[in-house]
Amino acid sequence: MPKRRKSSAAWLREHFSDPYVQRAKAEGWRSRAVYKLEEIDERDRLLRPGLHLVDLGAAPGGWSQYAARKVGPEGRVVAFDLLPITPLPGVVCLQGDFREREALDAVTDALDGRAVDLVLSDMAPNTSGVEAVDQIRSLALAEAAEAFAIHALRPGGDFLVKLFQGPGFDDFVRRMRGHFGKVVVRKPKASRERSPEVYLLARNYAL
Ligand SMILES: C[S@@+](CC[C@H](N)C(=O)[O-])C[C@H]1O[C@@H](n2cnc3c(N)ncnc32)[C@H](O)[C@@H]1O
Repeated sequence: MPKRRKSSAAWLREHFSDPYVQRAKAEGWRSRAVYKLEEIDERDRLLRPGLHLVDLGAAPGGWSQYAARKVGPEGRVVAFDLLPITPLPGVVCLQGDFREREALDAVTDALDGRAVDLVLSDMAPNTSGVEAVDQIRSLALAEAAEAFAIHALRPGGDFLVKLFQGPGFDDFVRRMRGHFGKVVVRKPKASRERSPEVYLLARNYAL
């Protein structure tokens, strides 16, 4: 039998009683996801003033909000999502499906053709309720982000991508090790224990 996820009602109950959701609301962040990026950033020193970065799967905008504060006025944040993103100071917000060719063109235009220092991808599929299906969809999104990172990063640049553990995961990590100087797996505290998601941090892109 395929493994099924929680019902919508159970998910909503869990969501609203989640301490990270409550904290994000109190602190003015757009999503609880911000605490995942914050933890990785504090541990790995990922974001710094002046960086040019792309945030894929950015809605509602917690990561972009955090990134824009860290890179400051000399930096640039381009946020991309299937869903509209309410405008954020210091962030160029774009909408579309990242698996389509036009998405690449729109992001490349927003960067004025400049190579980027960092690609973030928190893209996640709409959950089907069937873990194996969600895992395959998550891998396809991670692969689209990987193709973009390889196309857009400057040598020495970094890539942080969400991935569900399961078939294809080890191959993905192996490929990353071929392109980047260092690859580590992170599971931040704000990432639910039962969720198969982890973050792959690939540093020092080598052409
Ligand atoms: C977990 S949410 C991202 C949360 C975000 N990092 C934040 O801090 O607010 C995942 C996002 O991936 C987006 N997404 C899924 N498939 C996509 C695709 N094909 N192209 C662009 N965005 C996609 C979803 O619309 C969703 O907003």
